[in-house]
Order: sequence, then structure tokens, then C-alpha cells
Amino acid sequence: MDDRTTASDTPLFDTLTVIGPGLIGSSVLHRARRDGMLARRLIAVDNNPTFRQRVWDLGIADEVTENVAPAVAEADCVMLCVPVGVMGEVAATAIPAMRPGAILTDTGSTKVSVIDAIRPSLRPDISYVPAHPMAGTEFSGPDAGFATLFENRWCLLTPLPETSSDMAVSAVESLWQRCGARTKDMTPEHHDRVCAIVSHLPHLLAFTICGTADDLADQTRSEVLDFAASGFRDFTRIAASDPIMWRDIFLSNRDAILEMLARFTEDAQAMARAIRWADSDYIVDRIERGRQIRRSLIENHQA
Ligand SMILES: NC(=O)C1=CN([C@@H]2O[C@H](COP(=O)(O)OP(=O)(O)OC[C@H]3O[C@@H](n4cnc5c(N)ncnc54)[C@H](O)[C@@H]3O)[C@@H](O)[C@H]2O)C=CC1
Ligand SMILES: O=C(O)C(=O)Cc1ccc(O)cc1
Repeated sequence: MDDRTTASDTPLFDTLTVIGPGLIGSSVLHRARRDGMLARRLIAVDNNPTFRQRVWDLGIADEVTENVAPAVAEADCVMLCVPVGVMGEVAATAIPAMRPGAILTDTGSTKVSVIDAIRPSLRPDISYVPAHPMAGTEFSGPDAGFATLFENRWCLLTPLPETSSDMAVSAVESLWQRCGARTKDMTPEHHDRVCAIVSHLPHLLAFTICGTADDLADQTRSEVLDFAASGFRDFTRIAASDPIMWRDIFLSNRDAILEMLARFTEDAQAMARAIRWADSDYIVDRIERGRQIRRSLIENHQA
């Protein structure tokens, strides 16, 4: 394994095994195939036979199998890209079969509960570096992946002092940088609070508003959804996300999501009060803050 943190002309790993080559895992494999800079040999593991066939047909792995143990035995790096609710059980199968000195990483959208689920299976001779690429779409499965998914996006790392060697952290940073991402380290607790507000709560709101609109359409037997303007359409894109993945995220980041939802509910109540009492200044101030956030996001992205 080569732990250089800048792009070089040799692959970072000899063998990379991706367990769960869906949207995220297959995007890593596409990138690895396209540039040849992540690993010389790519192995994919999936428990869904249709997905295994698709990964093989896409030509993004050298070996595709349902058997975890032989697929991880020679890997320098094993990346878990399965839903957060099954990370623990998949890690429990993979870790005993990994070679000494190998790196384990994951891409789960929540970190505290994934780390808690994996920790009991860890070995002192394996480095575990949790990670979370802040990039994705509403689609899932191997056909949804593409090589540029992580381009100019953040990948958040939550290394653990007791399980993540410096060399392993550098290698995982390098892996994501070679996928086109920028990397940042933070604690798992901070990660979960940040993601609760910028990712998990927006998804919760999208699922809820679509459900409410659908209920209203049922009750009034009217075609409200046919007239959906672009604001509502933006919500429906997010609401089309995978139900199992999002059930797992909500249940595994319960405390932070409920805390952010309570704060949001208070702010929504304040907005309701402002509308009731025609408090124009409050309403304009809130909307102006939204515009500023949008502008600074676009400026940062362009920078
Ligand atoms: N979808 C997104 O936009 C993002 C998702 N993530 C996280 O990355 C992980 C993967 O997400 P996606 O790629 O979107 O999911 P996905 O549903 O597209 O892919 C998951 C893959 O794991 C496989 N799988 C499930 N259980 C398995 C098991 N027990 N053994 C072997 N394979 C199994 C599935 O067959 C599927 O191919 C999740 O933990 C998710 O929270 C992180 C960033 C963005
Ligand atoms: O599709 C979108 O807008 C997303 O926000 C994708 C996404 C889903 C889950 C994550 O943990 C990170 C990104």
C-alpha cells in the first residue's frame, strides 16, 4: 500500500474490496476503473444476485462475489457501502477474514451508531477509518453510479484515536481526494449533528411534505400534484430516495435528528406567528437569510 496523500502515477492500493456496490460503491469503482489510481485490482461483494450481474456487466470490478470472507482476505482496503443498519453485521463477517495491517472504511451517512456497531468486531491489527462522502442522488443500485459523483464535494472523516492509524487516515483521505473530493476530519458526534441539519432533516421534510400533499389530494379528490410548481418538484426529487436507506439513517441518528426537528418546529411556529400577525419585517428577514445562504453556497462552489 502507498500512503501518499497527493495524486501520483501509482495506484494507492493493490486490492480494494467494495462491499455493497450500489450508488456510492459503484461510483468509487467507476472512478477506480476510469483513472486506475485507486487500486490495481477491484473486488465487489453484494448479496443481491441481480446487482452482482450488473456490476459484472458494467465492467467495474475484476471479481464479483457474494462471499465476503474470500473477497476481503487479500484486500489492502475494504470499503463498506451498505445501508447503515447492516454495517455492523457485514463488518462482523469481514473483519475476521481481513489480512493484518489492512484498512477498513465505510461510507455510512451516520457515524456514531455505525462506529458503535462495528467497534465490537475490530481487531488491533486492522485500522478502521470511518468516512462519509457528502455526495449522492435520489437513485440507488449499481446502475446509478458514475465516476464524477464525488467531484468537488466534501468527504467527512471521523477517525478514532484508538482504531485509526495516521497512515490509514492518510490513505483514506488520499482515496477520496483521488475520487475528486475534498476531505475534512471531525468527531463522529459533530458529524452526526451537522448531517442532521444539512441532510437528514431536509430529507425528513421532503418525505413529510410529499405525504401531506398526497393526503390532501386524496381528501379533496383534486389534482393538486398535477399543478406542482418547481419548488414542490425539488422536494419530490429528494422524496424519491431509497426508503430502507433513509429508515436506517433516521433510526441511527435519532437523537440529533429529533433535536434539530424540535428547533425547526420552533422556528416554523415563529414564522406561523409572524404570518398570523402580519409581521412583515420578520418574514422578510427570514427569507433574506435563505437567499444569503443560497448565494454563499453558490459562491463557495464556484470558488
Ligand atoms: N445515497 C446517497 O446519496 C448516499 C449514501 N451514503 C451511504 O452510503 C451507503 C450506501 O448507500 P447507497 O450506495 O446509496 O445505497 P444502495 O442501496 O445504492 O447500495 C447498497 C448496496 O449494498 C448492497 N447490500 C445491502 N445489504 C448487503 C449485505 N448484507 N451484504 C452485501 N451487500 C449488501 C445492496 O444490494 C446494494 O447494492 C449507505 O450507508 C448510505 O447511508 C453516503 C452518501 C450518500
Ligand atoms: O440527493 C441528495 O440531494 C442528497 O442529499 C444525497 C445524499 C444522501 C445521503 C447522504 O448521506 C449524503 C448525500
